[in-house]
Amino acid sequence: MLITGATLADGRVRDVRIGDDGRIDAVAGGLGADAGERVIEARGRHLLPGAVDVHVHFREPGGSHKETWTSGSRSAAAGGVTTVVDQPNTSPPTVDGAAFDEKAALAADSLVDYGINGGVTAEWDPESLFDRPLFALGEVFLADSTGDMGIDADLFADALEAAARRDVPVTVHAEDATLFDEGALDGDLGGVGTAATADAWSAYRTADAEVAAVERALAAAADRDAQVHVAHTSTPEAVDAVVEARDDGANATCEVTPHHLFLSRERARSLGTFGRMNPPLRSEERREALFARLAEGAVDVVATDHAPHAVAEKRRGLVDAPSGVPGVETLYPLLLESARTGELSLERVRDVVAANPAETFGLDRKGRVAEGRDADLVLVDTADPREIEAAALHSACGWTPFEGLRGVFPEVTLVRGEVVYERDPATGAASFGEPVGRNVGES
Ligand SMILES: NC(=O)N[C@@H](CC(=O)O)C(=O)O
Ligand SMILES: [Zn+2]
Ligand SMILES: [Zn+2]
Repeated sequence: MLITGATLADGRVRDVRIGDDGRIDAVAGGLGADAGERVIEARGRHLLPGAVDVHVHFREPGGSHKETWTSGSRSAAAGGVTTVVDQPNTSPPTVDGAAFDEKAALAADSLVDYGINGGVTAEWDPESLFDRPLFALGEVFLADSTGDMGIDADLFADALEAAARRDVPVTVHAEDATLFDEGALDGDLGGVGTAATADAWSAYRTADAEVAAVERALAAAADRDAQVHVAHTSTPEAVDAVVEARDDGANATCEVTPHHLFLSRERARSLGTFGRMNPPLRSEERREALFARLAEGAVDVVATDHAPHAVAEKRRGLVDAPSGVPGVETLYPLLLESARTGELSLERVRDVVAANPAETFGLDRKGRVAEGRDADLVLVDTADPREIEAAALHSACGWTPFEGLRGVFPEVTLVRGEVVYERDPATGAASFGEPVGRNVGES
């Protein structure tokens, strides 16, 4: 296949040839089409590396009414995400070899490449788990979230040691439940229904609880020479702590989600209980500071923590609704819209969604439009935003916290040279390819 006249993130206009092995053969000017070669004419559009979303919850096994590998990976493909990494809080939790194998069999339905993380609970079996092609250990829950997999400091230390011995990175959900403000959930929270706001949830799971847990996790990892990736940092203070640890020689990176970048306590009042997630939304002031760190380069990775729940579940009232919001399909679109309006450079967007996550987790075939890399590619008209609406998205959960915001959506998504998603620019009609996804932990 030949893609002609595409603009790359750095502004160069190039032709890109994809070999039969699904890798990029050449990035050059003036490549002529071979006889019988499929040509995609890309003039006026951008060709970007497919996003590597290192934090999704696709819910199988055990939660297929929220999402399946088919629906989740379609949502990924339509959003320009070509590799996803699934988290272990499924049912059964992915804490031993047998659970890993069960999930890997289901992931064969994926349209996009995937990694499978292993989890840590009192019942975990490191021997059989590390025997499998794991992507990373994590997210290791230092406080309870969906799945109630919170663990104590001793078990976390054991997990860091076990992972460091095998050169496996550890991703961590860092909140300290002893610093939550129980009083914030007293009183009238608005009862069942969307009238309740998630603001009390933000008051309950305090910013201090995150910052303290992040600092402790960084120190524990550094003491054991473990590679640590802090998931969904929601505060500028936590990002600064990671930067500081790295300056001190630690192998540490941080991740920020689109919901903490584009939503805040003030902005999300109309979301009701649909705005409840862990860690929760913060003040508009903190959101702006977090976004500034993204723009200036302090944030390593933007990943979604795509955590779909059914509408009926989210309507249960603030205390009983599960935590989490979907996001895999709107990651690239929201950031590309920020690039369109000039808040972020296109290269910065490319780096935080593709190049940096690939590099952080050692995926040397992913994350870049360059010779020899997998042809995981996204073709997009970066000047053509649309309004985000849940009805046009593909997650099985059927809602989005970003309803009404603008996003710049892909036209074509390729995984190792295969078209997995195509949108007719005239009608908007979407079509999907076959499940070609492979486990990136295998190689
Ligand atoms: N973020 C969330 O609020 N929920 C996640 C779990 C998690 O990442 O903590 C989920 O799986 O639902
Ligand atoms: Zn988490
Ligand atoms: Zn998560």
